[in-house]
Formats: sequence, C-alpha cells, structure tokens
Amino acid sequence: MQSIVSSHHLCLAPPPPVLCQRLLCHRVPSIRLPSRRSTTSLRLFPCAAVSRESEMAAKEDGQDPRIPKIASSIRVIPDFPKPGIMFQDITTLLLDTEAFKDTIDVFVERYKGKGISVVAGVEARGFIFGPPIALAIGAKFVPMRKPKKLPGKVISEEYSLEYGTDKIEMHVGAVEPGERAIIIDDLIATGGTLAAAIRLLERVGVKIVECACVIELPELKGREKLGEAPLFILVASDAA
Ligand SMILES: O=P(O)(O)OC[C@H]1O[C@H](OP(=O)(O)OP(=O)(O)O)[C@H](O)[C@@H]1O
Ligand SMILES: Nc1ncnc2[nH]cnc12
Repeated sequence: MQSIVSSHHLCLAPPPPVLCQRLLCHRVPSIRLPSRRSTTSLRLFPCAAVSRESEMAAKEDGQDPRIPKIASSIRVIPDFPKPGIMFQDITTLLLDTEAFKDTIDVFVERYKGKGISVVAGVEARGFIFGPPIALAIGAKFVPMRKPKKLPGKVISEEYSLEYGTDKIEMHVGAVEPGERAIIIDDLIATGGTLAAAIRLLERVGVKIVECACVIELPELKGREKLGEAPLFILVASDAA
C-alpha cells in the first residue's frame, strides 16, 4: 500500500517496502507524496494503486484525486544517467493505463476551449504527452527536435541541461505569427529546455499561453527561467 504523508496528518500509512522520495503535489503543496525509488534501472515496478485512504485525503484537501495516483506511478532511479542525478522515470507512468489516461485528461481539461492552436512538444518525452493532448483539444502538434533531425529549413536555440548542453530545432513555417501555443514536456529541471522552446516560438510571433509538465524539480528553480510564461505542473519532486 502506498502512503501519503500530509502535514495535516490526514493519512499516515505504513511505509512502503522500497525507499521513497518525497513528492509535492501541485496546488496543495503541503501534501507530500512518496514515490517509487529503485537502485537499478533494469527493474520495472508495477504501478501500485494509491490506497483508498490516500485518495480520500486528497479529496478532503480539495485536490484532484488523480494527482496522487499519477505521482505514485513515477519511478525514481538514483545516479542515472550519471552520479548525483535522481532520474524521474515516467516510463512506469506509461505502463499504468489509468495514470497515463488521467495525466492526459488533466491537461486536456485545462486547455480545451482556450483557443490554443499549437501544442509544441519537446523531444523526446514531450512527444509522448503532447500528441494526445493536441488531438483532444483540436490543435496541431509541433515537434521541437534535437539537432539535425528535421529535414526542412529550421530555426534553432541552444540551452543548458541539468547534465550537459543541447539544442532544439523547429521547422520554419510550422507555426504562424499570432498563434497561441502550449509547450509540453515531461519534466522541468533547470528550465533551460523550456526556456529555449519559449524563445523559439516567440521568435516567430507565437504567444505562449502556458508551459505544462508532469513533474517539476523545484529545487533547481527552473520556472525562474521562463520569463512571463506560466508553468503548470502535476507533481513536484524534491528528489533533484
Ligand atoms: O529543465 P531542463 O534542465 O532543461 O531539463 C528538462 C529536460 O531534460 C529532459 O530531457 P533530455 O534533455 O534528458 O532529453 P530526452 O528526453 O531526449 O532524454 C526532460 O525530458 C526535459 O526535456
Ligand atoms: N532528474 C531528472 N529526471 C528525468 N529527466 C531529467 N531531465 C533533467 N533532469 C532530469
């Protein structure tokens, strides 16, 4: 059984059999959610359901009860891809059909009917969450790709990562000036990737309505790099 550790002591269940990270849920920062942590990247955990009590606690706090389940479906792999990095692995979320659907639904409910014509997804993991959201809200999906992947004429922006540097590119003509976009990725760490995506779209006159990620690592203060673009996240993790 998973446990939720709440500052309101709404639910204190026995600790799970694996080490836990602390996850802080969006909109109710006082609730801390443990998630899975593994010492090997080869072992895939099945996604356990959150306990009934945990779901009730989330409801009493006015929080979307889907969020704790989404949080608990994310695995953390220490020291990947290099020592010191606590890697937030969303592949376990993808194995959990309910958590995956709920993740997409939460975003769709937020953005449907908001006049958004562009969903920009950042390679690679933004390509998992972006397309179903784009289809559901009736927007086009624009891939923001790693260098030398797009065959047409591109514009590009460089950025730095929590573990290295990189560049993203977008096809010229994929978007029109005046269009309204959301930018989707799985995670914001230092914010360098999303900041580069914002710069790319703004260079061609697109309005960034919001950036949306499943996970934020708040300790890395990535949202401070986003300028005036708002950030919407489902889960905040202090395992940076
Ligand atoms: O906020 P930042 O510090 O910029 O980091 C966040 C980015 O890092 C990860 O992608 P990564 O560059 O590892 O590429 P991948 O999805 O291709 O593995 C993640 O999916 C985000 O895109
Ligand atoms: N800690 C982390 N986990 C997963 N993806 C990341 N991208 C940058 N930092 C990351």
